[in-house]
Amino acid sequence: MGLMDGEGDFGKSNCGAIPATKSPIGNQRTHEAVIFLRALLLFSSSVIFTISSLLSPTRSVAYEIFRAHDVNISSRGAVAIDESLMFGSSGFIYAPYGDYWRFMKKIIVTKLFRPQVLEHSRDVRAEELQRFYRRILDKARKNENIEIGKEATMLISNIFYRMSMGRSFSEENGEAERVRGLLAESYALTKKFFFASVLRRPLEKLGIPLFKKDIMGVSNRFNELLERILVEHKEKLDEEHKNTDMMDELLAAYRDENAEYKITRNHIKSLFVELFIGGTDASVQTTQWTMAEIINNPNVLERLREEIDSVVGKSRLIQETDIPNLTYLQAVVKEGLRLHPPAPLFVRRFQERCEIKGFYVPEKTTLVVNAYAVMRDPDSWEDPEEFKPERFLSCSRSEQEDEKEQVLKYLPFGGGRRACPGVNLASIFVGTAIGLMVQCFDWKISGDKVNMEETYEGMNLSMVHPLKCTPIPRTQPFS
Ligand code: HEM
Repeated sequence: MGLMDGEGDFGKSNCGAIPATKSPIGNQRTHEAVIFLRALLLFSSSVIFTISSLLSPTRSVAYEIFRAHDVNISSRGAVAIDESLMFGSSGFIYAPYGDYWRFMKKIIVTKLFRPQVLEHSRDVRAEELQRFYRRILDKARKNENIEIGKEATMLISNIFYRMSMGRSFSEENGEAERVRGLLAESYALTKKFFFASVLRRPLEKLGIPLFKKDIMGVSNRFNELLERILVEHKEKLDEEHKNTDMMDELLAAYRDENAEYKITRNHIKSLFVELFIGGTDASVQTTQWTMAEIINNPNVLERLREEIDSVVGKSRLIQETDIPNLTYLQAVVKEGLRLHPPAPLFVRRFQERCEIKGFYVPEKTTLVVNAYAVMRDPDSWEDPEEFKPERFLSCSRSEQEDEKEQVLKYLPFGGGRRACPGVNLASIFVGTAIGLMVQCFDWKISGDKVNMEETYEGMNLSMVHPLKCTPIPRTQPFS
């Protein structure tokens, strides 16, 4: 964990968070400091801020911060481009902890992603999984290789679009192409924007704009698409009076005269843009990394296949309702997320000054949690660099291990109030995609091992060499 100053001159070793003995609480410094929950293993060369001091990188720091300071760190404090649907002031992900965030979080948790609610859209996901299977089978028959990330993007974005809008992308009028193009541009901008938000003040001082023109271009195109879909839904709701998809649920909240918070059309559109971009890419990266680990670890592949063959068999395609019975599959996905968290760093801000482990932290201090490092900490994990899904099987975990401690050393979805609300959906996306690829195909790669070189270009941890492999059918084709 490092403490660093966001306003000091680059390269100087001045201090943002100060040992409490030297600078007691009550000191009015408003320096923006950045706390890392571990040394910056991944991108120390990319960050220009000065690291002033390093503390011991134990999970107890994470434990203390999330236990005692969760409300205090429940805002992100990122920069906003007011009128934009991405990173704008109507967004949810960067919304300050307050009335709007609480209202929207309640809708997300109770109306959009609750397991019982997800059951309603199960058929949509089953159909898209079939289409995913057929696309891979087609490539297998032609002996062509596939890029796992691209196939997973197609699967997950199709599902997400149908769940949110109640219909597929329209392939005829070029809508599908436009949406996929928008997604690709958004990922690229998101990467740049993460650093821009951390480096906001120095960049502004240097007069460097924060990609505003590019962001507004993408935002305007999303706006056009979503406005059309909102109108379609409004007309449908007026006729049928029933909520069948995520857009309907949000429109109902928008029209509710007695709602605790009056949301706007921009709130709805911003949420969709954020969920679409954030949820899809993180799930795609996890699918790709986990599949790469499975290919590199034949013993894991064998055990996973035995489990799937015995629970699901070879006469039907795996379904999401099988996942609760596939404990090893769940452990494999968890281990993939531990070693390759798609969001290895997440940002928060201390709203008020406080003291942590004897260090004085001024108000407005930025906190960057390095989940990647926490999840490879040798003090918390045995053989931390090894891919060992068995560690997540309950019989191999110490009975005495405090559940809370377990939670706070495993942070792929963040922690506390601002933790990811998409966990259930992400587990379905990744679990079914991985399960299907293992159940139905053998995988040929060029060379002996998949190259696991990582790149961290902003928000997401991705593969330098995207995983390409050739599928070989191992089951009779399913209709
Ligand atoms: C494997 C897939 C995913 C991973 C690893 C992941 C990880 C994360 C992380 C680390 C955060 C920040 C948490 C924090 O600050 O403590 C986050 C926030 C968030 N995620 Fe996910 N996510 C995934 C998939 C999804 C999906 C599928 C959705 C929804 C479609 C989603 C929606 C969100 C939202 C809305 C937030 C912001 C929460 C807030 O600020 O209150 N995520 N996610």
